[in-house]
Amino acid sequence: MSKTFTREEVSKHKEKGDLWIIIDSTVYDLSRFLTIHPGGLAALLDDEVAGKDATDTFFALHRFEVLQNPQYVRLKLGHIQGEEPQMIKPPPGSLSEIPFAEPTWLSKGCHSPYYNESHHRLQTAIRKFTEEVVFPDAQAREEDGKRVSQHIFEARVRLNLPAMALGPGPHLKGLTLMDGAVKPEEFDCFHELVIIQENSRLHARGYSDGMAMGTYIALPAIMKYAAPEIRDKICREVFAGQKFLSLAVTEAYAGSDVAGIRTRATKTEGGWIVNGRNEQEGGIIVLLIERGEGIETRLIRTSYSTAAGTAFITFDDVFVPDTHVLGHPTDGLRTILSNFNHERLVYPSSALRNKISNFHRWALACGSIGTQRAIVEECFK
Ligand code: HEM
Repeated sequence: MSKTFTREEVSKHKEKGDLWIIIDSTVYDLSRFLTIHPGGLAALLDDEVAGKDATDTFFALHRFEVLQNPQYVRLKLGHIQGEEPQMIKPPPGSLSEIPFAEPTWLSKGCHSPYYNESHHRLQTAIRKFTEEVVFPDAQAREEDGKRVSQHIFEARVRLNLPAMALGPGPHLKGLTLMDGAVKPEEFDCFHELVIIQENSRLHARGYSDGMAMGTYIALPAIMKYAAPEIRDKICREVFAGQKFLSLAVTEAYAGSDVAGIRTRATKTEGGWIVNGRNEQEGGIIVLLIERGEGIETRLIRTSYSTAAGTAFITFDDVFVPDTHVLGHPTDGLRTILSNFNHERLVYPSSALRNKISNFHRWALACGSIGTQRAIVEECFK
């Protein structure tokens, strides 16, 4: 039971070193918070605020979520006798009631032929998982810039989220997806859309990239071009959370101009020697390089959170066997560009494949729409 106070008692604490206020029937002690309040000290010492009920003033300037933040929950002293909070946090997994926050297929009275019961089940399960399990870690890591916590990787593996992130295809066969919310054989591109868009609700762009982006952009080339035994081994390890991938196509000289990279692979007996310093000559080769001798990585501080894990990789005389060449050794640009188009695996029918490959950068489009909805929702709040 939290402590109870009368409004009269609260009104006695209205000075700089002894400051209480009431928000939504809850009493907060702001005596020590005063000097670090982002909105300044004067706002809190105002005659209409100090020792008073500041509910309306507070909600005119802050979102409800501010009070849910653990660092501010600690400011709670108790509540006003005989009163109940009016602002209730919706249970995890709920749909938002903010206008335009949800897509039309989740809005009451709307029907879309693209979504069936399994999409609804998956959406509910992912939202609940995102809000309850991932969101707190996402906010903390986005703030401290550290790597996604191990328990999140493990939880994602248990639900087979890394495999689902790669979209529909034979790699899902035999897996239990999101505790059975969707069957592997019914998983389609709209299930993938659901996963991507729910992710936008984390409000943690760097963290989201750190959670899965390396796999998402690097694994398709392996799934499409690697020899079956290598492909199956890597997929198994990645889907089990034992291996992480990154796509190394950006250089200091080339930016994101893939055709301009200078890292060089020189043919040798049974494979290739990779060095990251020489001038580029000839065509582009795409190589699957396992971490080992001659490879060093270090974190890059980008303009977003280092939780993304963006890293600088150096290659010094790294031997890569011929078995690890993805696609044709001189036609790597095609390999890597097909990857970018998210044109991966064998879709069940050629008609569907053609339809899908029109969705260039499917994931980016889905993510961008999800993020725009999240922005509209935040602005409304
Ligand atoms: C428990 C009490 C309070 C907490 C934890 C708190 C926390 C915060 C935080 C975290 C911000 C940064 C913006 C945001 O994240 O929304 C902020 C901004 C602000 N707060 Fe508070 N605040 C409290 C009470 C109040 C009260 C009673 C007032 C009364 C006027 C106030 C006035 C402001 C103002 C003017 C801003 C700046 C708004 C802006 O930049 O748009 N705060 N507060």
